[in-house]
Amino acid sequence: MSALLNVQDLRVRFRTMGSLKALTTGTADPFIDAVCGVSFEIRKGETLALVGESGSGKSTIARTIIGLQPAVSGGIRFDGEELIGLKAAERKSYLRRMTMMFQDPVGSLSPRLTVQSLLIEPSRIHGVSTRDRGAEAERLLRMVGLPADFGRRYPHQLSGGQARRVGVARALALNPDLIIADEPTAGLDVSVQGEVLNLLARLQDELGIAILIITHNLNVVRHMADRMAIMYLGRIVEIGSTQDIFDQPRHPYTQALISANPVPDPDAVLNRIEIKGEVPSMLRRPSGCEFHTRCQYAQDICSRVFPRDADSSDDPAHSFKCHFPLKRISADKMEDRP
Ligand SMILES: Nc1ncnc2c1ncn2[C@@H]1O[C@H](COP(=O)(O)OP(=O)(O)OP(=O)(O)O)[C@@H](O)[C@H]1O
Repeated sequence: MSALLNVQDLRVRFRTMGSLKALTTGTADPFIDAVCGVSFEIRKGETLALVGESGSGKSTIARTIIGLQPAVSGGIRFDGEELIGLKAAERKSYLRRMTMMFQDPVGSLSPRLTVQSLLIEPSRIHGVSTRDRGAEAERLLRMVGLPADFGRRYPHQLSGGQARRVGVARALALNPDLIIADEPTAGLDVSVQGEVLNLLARLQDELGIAILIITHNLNVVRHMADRMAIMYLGRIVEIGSTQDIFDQPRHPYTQALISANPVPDPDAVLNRIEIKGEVPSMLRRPSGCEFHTRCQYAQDICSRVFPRDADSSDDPAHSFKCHFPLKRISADKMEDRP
């Protein structure tokens, strides 16, 4: 399958609040590098999850892909076309083909517009004519399993799950090739979370849409994603197929995240690995491997030398940045693993 989206060595930098003071006193770096050389691709119809703790740079990557945030350097190719450097008007035709579902389902919908107007808005913004607005809104509502009369409601009259469905319907308005879903289940009850994820999975199957899911919820990842990328301090520290990473995490950070994730199986043996300490500030990045300050396996070299990307000998698509990756266990020995 060919790549629909190819992100290469992407870097995004923010000026910090204290930057003026820092510039005059020379006390600290006035910038933070929120995204540091991130590369990944998403193939047509595939789901990739970007996973990581709060502040690891996930949303910044999404906002940069859709042009809300400039990149310092790197590339974002969509269907073979480099988007960075394109003029806004040229970029617009590509942006039609990727839509973003924002984190806050009700807050991201304008409170003064009816659901029908909200569903027609993307077509209006992109100059796509819709002869019968009512019929178009009904079509989109039907796709997400909501009755036609929801078109007359306002966002505050929707439950959390209904607002998410409207968000999905709105994302579908322009027949996108890629949906970027930022925490698609945040704030929803577990049963409603399942409904929203099933809806996304069904639409993906039917329409062949690729999805970039941004989340810190590993159950969402396990349920939805073909591949996953784990982020720490603005870098991808491990990327590979979801199944492989859950079965055989190679980076100690991934291992700890997975071990801390509540598993639905009551018989599962929980060997929870605590990650010590706090996430370091992006203003004061640790030297060498940036995870070494919290890593239970860290050795001397880890604090001195930045680890290069390594990959699994039997799967080059599974790569990780670690001097001492966890050992791969052969399939027949997996059952004996503690
Ligand atoms: N507009 C901004 N100005 C300055 N710093 C910012 C801005 N937006 C994000 N940051 C910083 O960039 C870093 C990455 O933030 P980002 O929101 O991308 O992380 P995230 O992984 O999506 O977190 P969350 O899961 O909480 O949304 C954080 O340190 C954040 O404080």
